[in-house]
Amino acid sequence: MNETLELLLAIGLPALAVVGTATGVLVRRRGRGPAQPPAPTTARRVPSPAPARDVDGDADVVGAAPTGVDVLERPAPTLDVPEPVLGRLARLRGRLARSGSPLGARLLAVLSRDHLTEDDWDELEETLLLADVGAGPTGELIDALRSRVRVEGVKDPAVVRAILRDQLIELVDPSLDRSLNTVPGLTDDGSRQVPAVVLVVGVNGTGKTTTVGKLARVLVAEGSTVVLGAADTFRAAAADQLTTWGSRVGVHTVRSDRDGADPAAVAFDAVRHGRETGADVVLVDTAGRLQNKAGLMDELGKIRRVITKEAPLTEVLLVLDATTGQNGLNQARVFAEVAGVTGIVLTKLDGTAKGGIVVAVQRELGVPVKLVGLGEGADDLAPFEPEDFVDGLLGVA
Ligand SMILES: Nc1nc2c(ncn2[C@@H]2O[C@H](COP(=O)(O)OP(=O)(O)OP(=O)(O)O)[C@@H](O)[C@H]2O)c(=O)[nH]1
Repeated sequence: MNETLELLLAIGLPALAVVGTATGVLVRRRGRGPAQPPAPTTARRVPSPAPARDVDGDADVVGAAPTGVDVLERPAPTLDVPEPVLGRLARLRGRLARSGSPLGARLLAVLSRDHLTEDDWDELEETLLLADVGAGPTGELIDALRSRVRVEGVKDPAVVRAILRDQLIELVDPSLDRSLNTVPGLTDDGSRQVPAVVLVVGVNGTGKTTTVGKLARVLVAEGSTVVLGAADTFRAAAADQLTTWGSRVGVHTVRSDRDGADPAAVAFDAVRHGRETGADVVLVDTAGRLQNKAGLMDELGKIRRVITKEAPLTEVLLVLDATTGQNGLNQARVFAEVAGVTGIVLTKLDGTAKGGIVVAVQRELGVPVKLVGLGEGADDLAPFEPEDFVDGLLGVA
């Protein structure tokens, strides 16, 4: 990082002024811009600085245009300023509240009846099972609700809501560590930074590439320098899609110019690039694979092995589509075995009334849901927070 800072000082600091003033952290981190260029160059390859290249403050263009001539004619790319991350789920929970007939609303409707009969309790149980909460957790919740309702009564709707809220939060388990391990390390001799590496896996179409793009924005918003690795070499458009996500926030994507290239090689190059440029985090997107396709799953093992030659894998995120319910759970089991999943990203929660999958998947794998996708917008990815999630389920917009 010192090297990069020196370089920036040498070529002038206007880059810091261009990228926006959203937060001090954001600006400071982006000042390390050469670590994450949209163009495939690195800070260390930048030729000796020339004042003309500093005009637009775009460190990427400095590397891409050694003469500096066309830089003066090219407009500075406008970078997005991602939304702040703190409290995102609270801001997005209206999406949950509006998603179909929310689980919480259906539960409240039954619990608010005057005298709860056995049929009512059966209805509650069925509602939970249909929302993919899973048999074990459903039983626990019903037992807890029964005993609290007996003691505290169900006359007052506010009390009913409070009881249900408490019990749902307990079921989602606020004690789990949901932080993403994106903290860079150091080389053995302590002389250089080694990026944190996040591998993103899952079956086709669950939203992996979109999630990598959104996550890059989350990390940029938090002040990290990021490199993307387009190791989905199977779907032709995936690398372009990822490059577009990255370039919107000034993040470089390492990709192959050949369709069907070895994804492990691309992942390796991305991590190496991250190391060379002193990036904080490398996010590696992979091709969608069916959990029953042995070859593809072996390939995932190879990607893991190759990455760890360059840097430790700090997170393996499994992206699950919340609308696929029980099927998602089956996928999760296999991926957890093969890929050593450390966190779940549940996408498309905006499109399902079955939020119970959060509970089921955590129970099944013992791995926490760390992020949730609540729409197709660039900042519609939020760190998972049990209380805000439950409020969404209960229809608190
Ligand atoms: N509504 C909604 N749509 C989402 C969300 N996340 C992703 N999508 C959409 O899901 C579709 C598939 O997303 P991709 O990111 O291309 O999925 P992928 O897993 O990379 O696909 P493959 O590479 O084919 O395996 C896109 O249309 C996304 O916009 C979400 O949280 N909510």
